[in-house]
Parts: sequence; C-alpha cells; structure tokens
Amino acid sequence: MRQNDSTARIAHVFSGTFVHSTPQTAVEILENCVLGVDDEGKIAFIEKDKDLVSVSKIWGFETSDIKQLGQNEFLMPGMVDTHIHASQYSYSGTALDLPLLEWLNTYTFPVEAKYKDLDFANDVYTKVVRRTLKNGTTTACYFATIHTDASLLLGELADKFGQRALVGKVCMDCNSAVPQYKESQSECKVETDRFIKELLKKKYPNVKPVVTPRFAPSCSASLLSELGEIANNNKLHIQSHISESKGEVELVKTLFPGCKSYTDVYLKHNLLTDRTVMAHGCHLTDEELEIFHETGSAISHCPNSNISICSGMLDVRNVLKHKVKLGLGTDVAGGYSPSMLDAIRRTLDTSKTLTIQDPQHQTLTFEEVFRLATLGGCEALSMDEQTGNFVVGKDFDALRVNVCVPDGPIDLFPGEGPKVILEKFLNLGDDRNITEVYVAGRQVVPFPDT
Ligand SMILES: O=c1[nH]c(=O)c2nc[nH]c2[nH]1
Ligand SMILES: [Zn+2]
Repeated sequence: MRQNDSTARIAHVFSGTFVHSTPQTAVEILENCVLGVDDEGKIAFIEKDKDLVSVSKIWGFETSDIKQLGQNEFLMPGMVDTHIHASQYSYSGTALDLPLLEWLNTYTFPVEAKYKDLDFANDVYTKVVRRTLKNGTTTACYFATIHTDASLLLGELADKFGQRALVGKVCMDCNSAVPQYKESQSECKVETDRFIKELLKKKYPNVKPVVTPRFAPSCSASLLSELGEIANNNKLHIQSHISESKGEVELVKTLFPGCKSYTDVYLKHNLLTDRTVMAHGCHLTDEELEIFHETGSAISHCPNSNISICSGMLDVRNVLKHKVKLGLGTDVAGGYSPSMLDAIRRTLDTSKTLTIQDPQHQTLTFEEVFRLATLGGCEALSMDEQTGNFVVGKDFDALRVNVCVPDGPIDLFPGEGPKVILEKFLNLGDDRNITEVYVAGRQVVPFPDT
C-alpha cells in the first residue's frame, strides 16, 4: 500500500463498487474497493479488499468520513459529450423535419443570431449547463455562436457550475441563406483572438477555448487557413463538422474543387491535429479515415442527430478498425436529447441497424459503448491523461449511480450482479439514478442551490 507522503489532504473517500474502462478492458468492475480523492481533486489511492481502519490511518482520514456505497450503487467516470451546441438547446426536442442544410437555414441560423442578447444567452446557457451536468456530463465540448461575449458567458457558467468544458466561439464568414448571421473574415479573426485571450485570462481551471470553424461550407478558404494558424500557434483544440450528410459532401466538392476530399479541405488548412475533434463523419471513406489516424484527429459520433435529421449512419466499428479516436456526442439540437445515456443507446441502435443490413457487421457491445462515453470521449478530446477513468493521479470526474432510487425507472431482481446493474442503468436509467456528480473532485450535483 502506498504511503501518504504528499502534503495533499484527503477530501473524499468512497467505499464499494467502482466501474470504469481501461485501454485494455472495456468494463472493469472493482468490487470491495476504497478510493480516496485529495483536496486538489485528484485520485490519491484505490485499494482493494483492504481493512478500512488501516487505510484511514495511512491516508489520514476518519473512517466516519467514508461514503459507503450501497448494494445497488456504484461509482463510474463522468460522461464526456464530445459535441454539443449549447446555443441550440432552446429548441431541442423540436424542428427535426428537415435535412441538414435546410435545417440549418430554417431553424438553426435564425435562433443562433439571437445570442447578441446576453439575457437570452444567460437563460439558455444556464439551463444547458445544469441539464447536462444533472445527466452526468462532466465534460462538454460546446459550440456557442459567433458572438464573443455570449461565448465568454458560456465559459463563465460552465466554470460557475463546475463543468469541465471546451467552449467554441463559432466562426463563419459565408452564409447566403441568413446573411445577418455571419461575420466578415477580419471580424472573425479579431473576435476569435479576443475570445481566446479573454477566456484564457480568466484562468478557469477546467474551461478552455476551442477554435471552431463551423464547417467547410460556412467558411472561406482564407478563414480556414487563419483559424488553422491561430489553433496551431496557441496549441489549442479545434472542432468542426465533417461528412454528416451526402448533400453536404456534394456541396463541399463544388466549393473546394481543388481538394481531393472533404477531409483534404481541413488537412490543407492545417485543421487536422491531435487536438481536433470532427463531428459526424458518416460518409468518410477509408482513405479519409487513414488521414484521421495519421493526424491523430478524432471523430465525435452523434447518432441521435444522424438519425433525427436523416444524415446517415456512422460505422463506428470501421472507425475503430482504422484506430481513429472516437467519442460520443449528443449534438443538441440536431440530436433531441441532452443526455449521454441517450447517446449510448442510439450508438447501440445504430450499430444494430447496421447488423440488420449486413449480418457480417460486428455489433458494438454495451461494454464498448460505455468506454466510448467515458474514456473514449477523453481520448477524443486528448484529455485522457488528465481524466476518464479511475487511475491514481488523474482528476476525479465521477458519477454516483443508484439504480434503486424511490420511484425510479429500474427494477432489480434477485441475483443480478454489478455487470447486469450497469447494463440496466445504461439502457433504462436516467438523471434520477445519478445522485451525485463530481468534477475534478468538486461535488457539483446536487446543485448547491437545491
Ligand atoms: O448537426 C449539425 N449542427 C450544426 O449546427 C451544424 N453546422 C454545420 N453542420 C452542422 N451539423
Ligand atoms: Zn453539430
């Protein structure tokens, strides 16, 4: 057993069952364990089958401070939403009757144009941060809008409520359908620089900027180049969309005739790095996936959105075969649910649909999808050295799950072990079962005001 030779004090101790993923094992169940978190929010120790009194003496905490998990409870890593439009949350659950390009022009751009109004932004952004945290999203990779001040407000709210977040001020200098919702190229550069500088100046420990060209059809080639340069000079994350629908892929061919593929558009403008996450990718070719692998860029799989606006079905198995990093995203509001549990279920549904179409297709298992929602998301955002599973030294981002809350959605039966309990939670559970949420050791749910 390691000695407590550091000066850090133990802030939380949990005892019971922990469920997480490692690169080698999709679901590892650690029963009869005790896990300590230090006052810097890092996992200080994990001990199995140890006497609690001796562990408490070594680490210097009172046994009365231990949070004992019950029979129907477990701790799991927080879920990572690798692609969510905070600005579209106001109309989530509606407006799902048009394909992507018409959907953007009809519903999305007119709503996003309203974020000049900071009161409106404050209302929606407060609600989306709280809703996602309550549903177990400990890390979110957000698109905001083109408005710098509202995007900074989103960062402030994520920090206030304690969510780990990447926040992107959207960049777009082309929009013929809704011309009032775009910037000039020079405005876009000046405002992106201001957004990055001001957000970094806040020194929020867990909220960082992400360079966000909306997608190739909304950006001139020179804007894409400028954004590639900004991201690379400042070693920042990059997010965008790629190959979501066939109509979009055809449009990109006409807009960028000198590029070999949609992927080549981003590659040529230095936007594919090991800190890049591209949403969707439903129609990427194997050749394009190889470029993702070589550059270390990741894909955010957004199955609810892909189905809701009839964009396509990503073959996750094929992406994984190409050793491309992949996480899950809700893609609110093309996706109608802000819950990562929904993203897990839709990922399984899509994989099963592909198997119905082709029985040779190797269906994803719920264990694999659990990993994609947690550690996989952290890998996709290049945060897996910091968090994503229960490893000593990593930040403690975790959910306390109770599958038997009063009036909850799950019934258990005799003899059901932790693996079945996990599967039931993933398929049947909801926010009522997520009784506590921790980000970097700070308990953020229940909210302090409730
Ligand atoms: O699902 C999507 N949502 C968006 O807001 C968007 N913008 C470009 N491409 C997009 N796809
Ligand atoms: Zn999106």
